[in-house]
Amino acid sequence: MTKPVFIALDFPDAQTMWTFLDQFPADVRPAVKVGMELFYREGPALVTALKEQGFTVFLDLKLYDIPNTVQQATENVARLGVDYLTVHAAGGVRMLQAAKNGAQEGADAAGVTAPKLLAITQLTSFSEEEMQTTQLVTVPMRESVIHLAQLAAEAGVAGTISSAFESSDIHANTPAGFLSITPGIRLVGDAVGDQSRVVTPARAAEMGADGIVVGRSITQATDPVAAYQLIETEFNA
Ligand SMILES: O=c1ccn([C@@H]2O[C@H](COP(=O)(O)O)[C@@H](O)[C@H]2O)c(=O)[nH]1
Repeated sequence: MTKPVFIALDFPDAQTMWTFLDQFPADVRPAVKVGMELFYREGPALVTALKEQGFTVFLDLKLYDIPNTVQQATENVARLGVDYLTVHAAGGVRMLQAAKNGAQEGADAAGVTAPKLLAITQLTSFSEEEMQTTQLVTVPMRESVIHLAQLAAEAGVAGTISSAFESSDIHANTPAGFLSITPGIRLVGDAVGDQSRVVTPARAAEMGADGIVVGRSITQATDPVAAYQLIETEFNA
């Protein structure tokens, strides 16, 4: 089965986003990720429009709050019919279970399929050292990610977000079918920017990623469609 490459639509507004997507031929319908930048500007209407156009939509809102608030928020998001939604694993098992309940309730109320919930473990912008000093922990990155992935699996969510460096550890420590979706993807020679734990699409596949999220290596490429097709081929080779 083809594993998804989600294009991170990190654009300032809907017009810029549609201009970008219009470059793709009708028979190339990439899966897309809508993050905070675009969602806070355009709101739910943008998500509805993308769904109406047939896109698989990953809404990356990284929910993190007390369980009741996350449950109500997730219920409202699920009504939009999004395919994936992020929550923070650090919110703990009760918060993650509340998110799952909210997602199911919202989906049932709207007659749509509930989104797959993906729990953020450690952001790919963190190096091990920055994670340790920021969070006052001494454990290695892989141990922290495994711990958070196990909390996510215990809560019954669909998978995690981490770098591909942790994908095989996540698979070894969670039930079969638990997803490891990985941002922090760059083609050889691309600027790393604010990311720290970065791999190529081919390495991500070798390391066991079930899907990748790619922003600037596609959106800032001279030929975004060619970059997307190259990454998709490399990841699924
Ligand atoms: O740990 C994380 C979680 C989310 N992201 C998001 O993925 C994209 C990556 O964009 P690039 O331009 O490919 O760096 C972006 O939308 C982030 O918000 C992440 O990078 N790391």
